[in-house]
Amino acid sequence: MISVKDIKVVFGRGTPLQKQALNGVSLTIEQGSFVTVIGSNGAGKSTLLGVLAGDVIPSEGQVLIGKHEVTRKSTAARAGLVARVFQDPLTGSCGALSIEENLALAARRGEKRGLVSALGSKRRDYFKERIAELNLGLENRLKDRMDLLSGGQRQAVSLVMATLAGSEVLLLDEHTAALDPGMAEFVMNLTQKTVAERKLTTMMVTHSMRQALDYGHRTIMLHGGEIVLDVAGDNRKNLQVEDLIAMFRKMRGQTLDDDALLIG
Ligand SMILES: Nc1ncnc2c1ncn2[C@@H]1O[C@H](COP(=O)(O)OP(=O)(O)OP(=O)(O)O)[C@@H](O)[C@H]1O
Repeated sequence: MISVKDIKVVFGRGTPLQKQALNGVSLTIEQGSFVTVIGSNGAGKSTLLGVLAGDVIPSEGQVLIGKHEVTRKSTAARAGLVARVFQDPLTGSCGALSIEENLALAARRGEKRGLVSALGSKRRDYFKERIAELNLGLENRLKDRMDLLSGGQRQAVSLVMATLAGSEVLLLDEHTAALDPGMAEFVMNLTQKTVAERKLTTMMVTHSMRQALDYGHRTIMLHGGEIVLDVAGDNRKNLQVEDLIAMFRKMRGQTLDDDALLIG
């Protein structure tokens, strides 16, 4: 379960560049619920994920993950509670380490022990099994450096990594945006399966209105650091991509340059 109460974030306070990125965001997400997050550039989407991950400490408000009050806890201190997959496949894993070393590090998130004890033969077998489930043939390449993988392969491995420490919250920050359409679909199907099997409480930021409505149980739209739309159930089922685009237009007070970007 995630609960954020009246979160405010101000960047560059007292400077000419001062920016209120979140302006009183409150949200409760039940355990196992999958929420898609949309909003135009600068709406506050990544800041909200940052507040949950611990990269951004809010100036006001409270963040609960499960029973844990984590508002002022560092990223490292909440590493065992929250896993995150980024847009850039190079972020979130270490290119110079092998696939299995990355998996070992991910399994130890939130713990203090080192890599050596993390790679016993039982662990190796388990990692091999988990990677084989991807059906990408990567189980035979566990000793390959992570940076030899394609972007899509790397995102698939990142999703496996996100599940290894037993975190109950999964944050996805446009994690398919840099992939070709085929690989994006593969990673989205894997995401859906992972979230459902492990009952992960999930927030996925996307610029694709199609994805926002096709995946998950609930959709929120941010604008100017506030939640301006929060739909689930039948209200969401009845929403079309065109409806969301119309809302974007209304919020921005202008015509979108390229609707195709949002529909894709
Ligand atoms: N570290 C920072 N320092 C200063 N300003 C920041 C910082 N991070 C974000 N901002 C500003 O806060 C606002 C919200 O940014 P955020 O990245 O959360 O938006 P977003 O909805 O994720 O946008 P995008 O879709 O472009 O990724 C923007 O105006 C941004 O420029």
